[in-house]
Amino acid sequence: MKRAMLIVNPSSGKEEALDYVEKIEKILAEKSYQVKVAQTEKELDATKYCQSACKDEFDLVVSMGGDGTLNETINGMVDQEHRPLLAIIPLGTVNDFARALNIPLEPEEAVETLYSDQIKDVDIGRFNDRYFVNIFAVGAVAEATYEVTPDQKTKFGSFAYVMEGFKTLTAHRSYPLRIEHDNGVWEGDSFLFLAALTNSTAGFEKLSPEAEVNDGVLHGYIIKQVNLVRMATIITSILRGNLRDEADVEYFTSSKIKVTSKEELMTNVDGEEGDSLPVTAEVLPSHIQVLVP
Ligand SMILES: Nc1ncnc2c1ncn2[C@@H]1O[C@H](COP(=O)(O)OP(=O)(O)OP(=O)(O)O)[C@@H](O)[C@H]1O
Repeated sequence: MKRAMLIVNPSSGKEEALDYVEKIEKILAEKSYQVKVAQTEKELDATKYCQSACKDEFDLVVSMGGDGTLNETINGMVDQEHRPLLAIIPLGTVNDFARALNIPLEPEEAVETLYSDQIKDVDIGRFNDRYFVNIFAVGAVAEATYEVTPDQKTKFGSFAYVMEGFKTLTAHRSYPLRIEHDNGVWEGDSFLFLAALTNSTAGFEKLSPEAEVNDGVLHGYIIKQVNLVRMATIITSILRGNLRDEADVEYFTSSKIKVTSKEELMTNVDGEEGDSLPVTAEVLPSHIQVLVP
């Protein structure tokens, strides 16, 4: 008999994860799975549960929560020898990774994915000694995300970050960055550096349209120092999906990226606070398998 672990965060999003447990147990029983339910209570529980699912050679892990829960779950399997198939029931506020994989954002519909036999290989990013699935950012916006209140987030979703980010962008100066990638080195003043693994990041489905979940590279966008008027056009191109074509944006792809600065600078990794510079990021190509519709 196959074995599945449900990693459930009852506090995610609208606090409805537990409502779907029974239905999922039923579907998985039909598919001959023996199901274990692991309910998270605090930070890193999802990582711990997923690690034990890997060690016990479970066949499937279902992440039932938001991007935070998913990220913790993935961090629990990335460096394990046996990595179970991953299914995602998006129950958070943003759910970037589910968007990138075309997993329905309605939990009712996402549950149906468990009937699917479609499996997709997905790249994972390593960022110093942790892992990420969507994006890391260096600069003013990266710092701005910590100023978003849970209330704003619930009300505006990812847009809260954007508003907060643009507020800071216009108030802050740029930073001296040195960015090493597969084809060279960029050095200069930048407002923001983004490196994306998928096309759906920070709730924008068009921020990095050229990124595919299994293309084996990071997509880097260096937004150079510009005045306010130019910044407005850059923001427009982020919304339109042609950021890479902007004159003040340097675009590149790379399997490995190293970012350093003369200044103390924070980073943001998949929406959470990351290490301050220097950082090294690298792609682990097609490292996990995800169940998709
Ligand atoms: N029972 C719990 N009560 C409160 N917090 C929890 C519990 N279990 C886990 N957590 C923490 O909640 C964090 C946030 O969860 P998650 O990202 O799934 O939800 P969210 O913040 O509502 O969604 P999103 O990230 O999409 O906004 C997790 O990273 C985890 O550390």
